[in-house]
Amino acid sequence: MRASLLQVAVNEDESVESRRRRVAALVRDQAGADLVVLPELWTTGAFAYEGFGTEAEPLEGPTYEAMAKAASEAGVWLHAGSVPERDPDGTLYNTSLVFSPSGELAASYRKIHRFGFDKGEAVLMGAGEKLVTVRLPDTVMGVATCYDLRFPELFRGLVDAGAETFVVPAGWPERRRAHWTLLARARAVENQAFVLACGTAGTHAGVPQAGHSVVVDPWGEVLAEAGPGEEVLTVDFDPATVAGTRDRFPALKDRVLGLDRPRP
Ligand SMILES: O=C(O)CCC(=O)C(=O)O
Repeated sequence: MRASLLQVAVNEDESVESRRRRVAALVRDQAGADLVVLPELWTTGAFAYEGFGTEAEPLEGPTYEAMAKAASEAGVWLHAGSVPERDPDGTLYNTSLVFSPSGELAASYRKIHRFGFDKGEAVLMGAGEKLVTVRLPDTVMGVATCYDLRFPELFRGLVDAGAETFVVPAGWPERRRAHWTLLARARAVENQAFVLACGTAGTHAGVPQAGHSVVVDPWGEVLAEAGPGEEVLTVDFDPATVAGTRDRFPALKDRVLGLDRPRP
């Protein structure tokens, strides 16, 4: 299976409209890949909080339309990263969109763990409540977004739902790049799954982005890693490695659930 991670540069000197056109062309260029992955909130930037409201779209908004078309023109599965979605009730969500090679929406995922503590996404957006998996021809994809990477129980839930390949769009900041790579490898090893983690490059809202998108195999080995700038990271991997690893080293079968916990 061939995956291309598009580590898009999100800088303020480019308009959202122009970036959307540029990214659609980049997706079209990936014809021949099986899966193309975009980062989190690449239209606005994950730290450009003011843009969440002004650039928010209904689910089937301009980014949806452009990405559905690009997926069908390239004939690829497209995890189109996430957009600031405005629900009809007015609530904003950080929503990922997944398209099939015919341009149909295969799934959407509202980010469950909102980042920012008492500001930014954590106060401006609503929280998703549903785990999402998508069956691709060769693997079952489990989706998570950026800060979700810090919450192993979410990934265990995806494994229980059959996930073999985690796709994690992000807008991870440079200052915590070491965590990004470490957590991507941890989620891969503990769940014996592939991790395809696609971040942004550039600087927006004064926050330099980490870049360094990474693909990790079920043994925790890094198969490919991008540099700091805009880049297309293409990797070939065999999804059957997941079943092989889980058979040869069946640690997931030794999980002990429902342990009594001492009171804090
Ligand atoms: O957890 C982190 O360090 C970064 C998370 C983040 O930037 C996000 O979820 O948008």
